[in-house]
Amino acid sequence: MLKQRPLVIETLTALGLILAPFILPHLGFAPNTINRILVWGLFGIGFDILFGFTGLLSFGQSAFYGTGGFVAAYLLTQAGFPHVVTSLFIGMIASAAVGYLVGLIALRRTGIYFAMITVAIAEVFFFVEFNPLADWTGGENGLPGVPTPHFDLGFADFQFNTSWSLYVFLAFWYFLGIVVGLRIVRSPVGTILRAVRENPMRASAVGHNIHSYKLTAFVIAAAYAGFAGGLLGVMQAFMPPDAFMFHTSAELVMMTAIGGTGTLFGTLVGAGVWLFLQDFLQAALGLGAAWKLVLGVVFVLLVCFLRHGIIGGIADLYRLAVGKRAHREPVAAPASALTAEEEQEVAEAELAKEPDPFPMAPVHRASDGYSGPILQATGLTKRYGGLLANSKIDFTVNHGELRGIIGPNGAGKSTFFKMLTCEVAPTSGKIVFEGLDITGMNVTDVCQLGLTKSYQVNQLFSALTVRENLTIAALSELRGKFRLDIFRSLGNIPGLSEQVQRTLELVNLTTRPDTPVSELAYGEKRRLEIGLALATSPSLLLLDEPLAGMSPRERVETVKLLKSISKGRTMIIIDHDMDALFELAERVTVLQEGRVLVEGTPDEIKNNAAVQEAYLGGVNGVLTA
Ligand SMILES: Nc1ncnc2c1ncn2[C@@H]1O[C@H](COP(=O)(O)OP(=O)(O)OP(=O)(O)O)[C@@H](O)[C@H]1O
Repeated sequence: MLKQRPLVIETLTALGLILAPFILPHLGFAPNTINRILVWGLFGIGFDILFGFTGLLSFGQSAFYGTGGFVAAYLLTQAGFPHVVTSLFIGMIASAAVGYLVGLIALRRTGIYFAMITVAIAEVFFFVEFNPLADWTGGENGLPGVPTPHFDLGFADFQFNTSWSLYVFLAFWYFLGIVVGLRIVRSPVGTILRAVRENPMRASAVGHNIHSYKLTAFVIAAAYAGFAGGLLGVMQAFMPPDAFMFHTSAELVMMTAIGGTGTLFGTLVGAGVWLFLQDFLQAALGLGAAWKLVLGVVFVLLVCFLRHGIIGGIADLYRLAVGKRAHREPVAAPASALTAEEEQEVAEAELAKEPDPFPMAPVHRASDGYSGPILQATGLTKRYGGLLANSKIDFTVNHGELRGIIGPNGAGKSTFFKMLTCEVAPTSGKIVFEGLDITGMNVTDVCQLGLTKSYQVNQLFSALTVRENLTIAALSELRGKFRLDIFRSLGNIPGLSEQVQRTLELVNLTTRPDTPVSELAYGEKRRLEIGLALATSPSLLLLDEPLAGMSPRERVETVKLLKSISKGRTMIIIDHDMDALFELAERVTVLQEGRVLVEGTPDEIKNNAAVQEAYLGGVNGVLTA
């Protein structure tokens, strides 16, 4: 993960680029090889934003590399356009535009289908370049005669026509590419791209339009590819047709995998290894065509033994060396001879002795004084084939209310929540939230309106820290569902750090902000799950089994936490822990077999004969009074 350390990485990159021509030739790198590495490196910055940061594996980047390269080369060789740099930018814009159109199609699918569409589209581009457009692109001959850049400043004419002068030209663009890339991945957009990679479903559920963000990453990658393609023609004084070929895309993927994803530098490092080995195996060892075989074996070994690539391997070694590796072995809980009820009592007694981290809210608020309904569902029905999961549910919740929902397993509680948050569309019925008919809307828009939920099974951004998780959720409230602020720093978003801090306090995770989610205890993960929903500042918060899977002590703590966060909020809680729910909620709705069985105060529900019957006949045990 790139930390927010402005200018450290940029300075090191500049130093590396300055020193490279003095060091690399002594290691056996030819000047032309170093230049090719830079072009691949620039190509790879955009690809890493797409693959490493957003999790979208494209095998079609050659389409954009070729488009940018051939547009620039055509302008410079056929159209008589004299300005090299302007041509490079025109090629880049053409690639970005093509990337936008291709992205609209390819991003309709995910995973392997997305990857396959990109392969198919790249093949179409290759065919078009070789056949219908051969008069413009030179077909299999490519476009020779691409001029080298020169800048006449009046007092001096800078020519970039030797290998090392071209190195200066390419290094300048690579450096600029890294500076821009770092700005992008450190921006709110970069943060949301990581959220899309980690858990696209939750990213959209906390209010981000993930399709637009994926398209943004796709266009950025195409733009980088287009500019790098133009540089390839300039570097070689010839635009080769193989820029459009599938093996270009495949090499890009392999180089990035070798170097390491999610760092922006992976392709540069991977290209260094790849091209060095290629030269070494072919020329020094005289392997001829067999070099590909050896390189293939090296690739497999590197990917198998360095799962995060060379950069990831070096980072792991560094952490080991400085002893920062955060190995937190899970501490086994001592075996207990107590029953669950006894454990709960002990936990309650222990907690009563401790200072209360959550100022207590009144357990039951008066149900009068509400300012009308915040949510009304009428006739809500969900049918899965022959199964009626929810049937004609009428349900109203008022502003400021804390409603509980109980029901035996399979009663349709989660399905009901999914319909309320528009995760699944009802078969029939209507949902009105804050006076607006939201039936048929999507989960992102509904979250933006102020209605969201925490999930029964944790839906977190596992590779990210607690703070990053909450930042992702808070960004949706502060920036809306989509904003193209790719050069804005996270620190420049008013209210963001305060909102994250507030949420950390609400869910009692202030001591763990920089801990990766994967290292949290289960109870902490459950609290973060609630925190993700809270950080979007919902006006109606739904909690689906917030106490599920918790130890007795964690349950007691979480009930206190729920009381605390319910202050000034409207909440609906589903849970099987009826003692907790009766303590928390002022009204309870009981679902059975997809229908509302009864609704009332906790006391009314406890004493209701139909509810007793439903539970005594079910698997959930006896209702406690
Ligand atoms: N996507 C789906 N496709 C088909 N059937 C489904 C689907 N989701 C839920 N169901 C069915 O709908 C019924 C209600 O499920 P739901 O998860 O809403 O119940 P629940 O009350 O939340 O149960 P639990 O307390 O066990 O979580 C169940 O019979 C379930 O198998």
